[in-house]
Amino acid sequence: MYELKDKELIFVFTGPNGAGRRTVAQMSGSTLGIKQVISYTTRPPRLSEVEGQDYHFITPEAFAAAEANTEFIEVIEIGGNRYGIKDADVTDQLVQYGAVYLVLNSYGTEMLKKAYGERVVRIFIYADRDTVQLREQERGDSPEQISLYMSNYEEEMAYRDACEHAFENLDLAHTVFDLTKALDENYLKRNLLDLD
Ligand SMILES: Nc1nc2c(ncn2[C@@H]2O[C@H](COP(=O)(O)OP(=O)(O)O)[C@@H](O)[C@H]2O)c(=O)[nH]1
Ligand SMILES: Nc1ncnc2c1ncn2[C@@H]1O[C@H](COP(=O)(O)OP(=O)(O)O)[C@@H](O)[C@H]1O
Repeated sequence: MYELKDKELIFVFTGPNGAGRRTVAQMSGSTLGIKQVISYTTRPPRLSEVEGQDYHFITPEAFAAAEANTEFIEVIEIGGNRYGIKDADVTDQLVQYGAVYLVLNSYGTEMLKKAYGERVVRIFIYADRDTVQLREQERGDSPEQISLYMSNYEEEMAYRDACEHAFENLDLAHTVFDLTKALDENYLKRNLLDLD
């Protein structure tokens, strides 16, 4: 396995689906200049999603071929769709950028933690059930998707105590400010937030 260097950090955003993980990760990531490692999935893109930006959207056949070639650190099936992160993507981007982030469910986060140990910083983003459900509706998720996500809510919430940081995402601007500050002060030390 690739040996991580001192400054190389992997931030993993986890928590219940609909809590705002992707939104806050993208906002803080762009302020701090850290890049996302994009997952591969067999699920079809939503209308607003772009190949290579949200996910790499690949066919079940291409996914199976990469899996047989042991390219994935971990693979998970959710609602009949498969998801995975490629080891080479993580290591290549770490070498190139020094710090990266991912958005994963608790299973993927745990797998990454096992693979990369102390360089993995787990950031738990959460909101209460009703808020999460409302955001999923507003995001345009189908009733079937929402019921699948909500059936995983308690299990995902139970991962909170294992994480290095936790942020309740109610007011978006506040969450992003607190998160960016915590990552900068504790890890990146770029002193970006000397502003009010
Ligand atoms: N374990 C694992 N989970 C992933 C991966 N990529 C995405 N996920 C998570 O899988 C869950 C299902 O995602 P999906 O239903 O497509 O909703 P999305 O989060 O809005 O894209 C979400 O909680 C994702 O964060 C991955 O490569 N591995
Ligand atoms: N603090 C917030 N207040 C209101 N809406 C939010 C907030 N954070 C995220 N959202 C919205 O909620 C929805 C779910 O956020 P998203 O980042 O897709 O969640 P996740 O990645 O956890 O599934 C999106 O439509 C997003 O724009």
